[in-house]
Amino acid sequence: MRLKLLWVGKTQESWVRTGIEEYAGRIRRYLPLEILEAREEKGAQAAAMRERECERLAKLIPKGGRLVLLDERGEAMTSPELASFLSKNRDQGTQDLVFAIGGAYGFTDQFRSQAFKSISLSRMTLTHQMVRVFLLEQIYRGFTIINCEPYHHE
Ligand SMILES: C[S@@+](CC[C@H](N)C(=O)[O-])C[C@H]1O[C@@H](n2cnc3c(N)ncnc32)[C@H](O)[C@@H]1O
Repeated sequence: MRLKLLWVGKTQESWVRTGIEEYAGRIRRYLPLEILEAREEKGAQAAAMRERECERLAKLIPKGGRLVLLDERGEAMTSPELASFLSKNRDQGTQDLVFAIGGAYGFTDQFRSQAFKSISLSRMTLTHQMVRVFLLEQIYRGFTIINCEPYHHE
């Protein structure tokens, strides 16, 4: 299985980039991980920005990729539940597990309808930049749980 993380726009803050590099490096000990950035839309109405950004995200999904959205209205999961989702996908032979984080205005309904699953990290709205680090840390935590490594404590 390969992991792909899709998001909108460059990572602005250096301290967020440091977190991304740290956890992406840790995840790559377990499986290939690719991070793909869709161009951020600027200067349009919110609905048009959302629409264009989602079109760009959709183009980055590999054929047959299983799309998982990060969405505050998604399913709340524990870290062991995320670990189990990752291991099930690996064992079922999912080739590309694709996590997508929306831009500042989120996802269109059309893009949402393509998703296999939507995951919420919290009921609060988080910045689309910081979600990158939180998601990567949870995926890393998931692999330490799968491999019974001493990182996650119940
Ligand atoms: C600023 S939020 C977008 C808010 C937008 N109003 C909406 O309703 O989706 C930008 C992106 O960050 C991610 N995000 C923000 N908070 C989240 C949360 N609590 N759980 C999961 N993803 C979240 C989602 O991918 C979202 O599309």
